[in-house]
Amino acid sequence: MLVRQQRSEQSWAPALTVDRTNPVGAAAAFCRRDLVFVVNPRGANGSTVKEWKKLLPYLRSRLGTECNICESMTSGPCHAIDITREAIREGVDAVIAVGGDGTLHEVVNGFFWGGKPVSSHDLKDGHTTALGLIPLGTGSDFARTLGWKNDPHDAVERIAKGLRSPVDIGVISGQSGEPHYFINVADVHLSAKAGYYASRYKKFGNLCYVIGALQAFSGHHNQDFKIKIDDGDWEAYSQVTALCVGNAKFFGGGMKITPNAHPSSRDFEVVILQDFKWYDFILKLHKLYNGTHLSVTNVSSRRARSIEVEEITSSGRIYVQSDGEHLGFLPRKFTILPGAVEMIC
Ligand SMILES: Nc1ncnc2c1ncn2[C@@H]1O[C@H](COP(=O)(O)OP(=O)(O)OP(=O)(O)O)[C@@H](O)[C@H]1O
Repeated sequence: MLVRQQRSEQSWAPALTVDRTNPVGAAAAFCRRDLVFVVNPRGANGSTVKEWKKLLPYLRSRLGTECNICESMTSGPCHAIDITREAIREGVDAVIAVGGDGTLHEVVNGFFWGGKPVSSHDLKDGHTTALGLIPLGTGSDFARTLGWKNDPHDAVERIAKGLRSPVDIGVISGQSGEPHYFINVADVHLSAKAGYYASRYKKFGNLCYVIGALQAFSGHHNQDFKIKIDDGDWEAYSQVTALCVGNAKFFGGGMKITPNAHPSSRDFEVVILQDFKWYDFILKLHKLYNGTHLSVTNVSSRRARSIEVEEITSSGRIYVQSDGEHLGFLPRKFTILPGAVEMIC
C-alpha cells in the first residue's frame, strides 16, 4: 500500500514510494490535508493550463503551509478518472478538477468503480475524499448553478475553507456495460448531437455550442419517444427534439436548460422540447439562455428520481451525452444518487 509522504508540492504519482522513517514527514502526513489537483492541459483550448500556471504561486502561498499540493496533469481523455480513483484509494482529502465540465465529469466518474463508490484503503476513521472544482473550461456550466464567479482565486478560497456539502450524482445505465455518472446535465437527441459537434469548435469559446446546435439541425428529425418516470408506466412523447435531465441548471455554455434543478434537491428536473424546428431554436434562443423557455409551447418540465428513455421505433441513432461528453445512443436509464459525493462548496 502507498502511504502519504511529506509533499508540499509534487505531481500525483501512484508509483510513489514513501519514507515512513522520516518523522517530520510522518507527522506532516497526519496533520496536513492532501489535495490532488487534476489539471486538463487541453481544457478551454489550452488556456486552462495557462491560467493554472498563473494561479499556482497564489495557491502555494495560500494553501502550502497547511496542505500537500499534488498537481497531476492529464495525459489524455479518461486519465482523470484513473488519477481520481488512485487518489481516493490513497485517502487524500480532496480531488480537485481544474478545467471544464468534461474534466469535472471524469473526476466524478473516478469516485465510482464497478457500480460502487471508491473508498480509501484505510477505512477505519470514516474518512471520505471530497470533490473540488477550479472552473477553467470553455463553458464551465456546473459552476454557474452554484453561483460561482469565474474567478479561480475564489475557488482557492473555497478550498482553503474546505467546507463540504453533499451533492447528488446522476447515474446512467444502458443495456450493457458499466454505469456512467454525471453531475451537471445529461441530454438526449438534438442537444446531445449539438454537444458532439460543439467539441470541434471549442476555439470559438461559448459560441461553439450555438454552431454545434445549428450543425446538428442539419439532417435532424424529431423522434417519438417513450419515457418511464420513477418506475411508473410508459408514457409516449411525440416528435421529441431534445430531452434534458438536469442535476444542475446550465449546459451549452450558459443555457439555463433545467432552471429548477439543483444538485442538492435529491431529484432531477427533466425538460422535454417537442416539435422544434431550427428557426424555433433561433427565435427562442434567448429564452433558453435566461431559463424562461418552460412557458413556451411544446416545452414541458417534470421532476424525477429516475427516468428511462427509449425510441418508440428504434433507430439506434439517438445521441446521448452527459456533462457535454458523448456517451452513445438510446436506450438509457437515468437515476439520481442523492448526496452521493461531498463537494467543497
Ligand atoms: N491531456 C489531454 N489531451 C487531450 N484531451 C484531454 C486531455 N485531458 C483531458 N482531455 C479531454 O478534454 C476534454 C475537454 O475538457 P474540459 O471539459 O476540461 O474543457 P472544455 O471542453 O474546454 O470545457 P467545458 O466542458 O466546460 O466546455 C475532455 O473530454 C477530456 O477527456
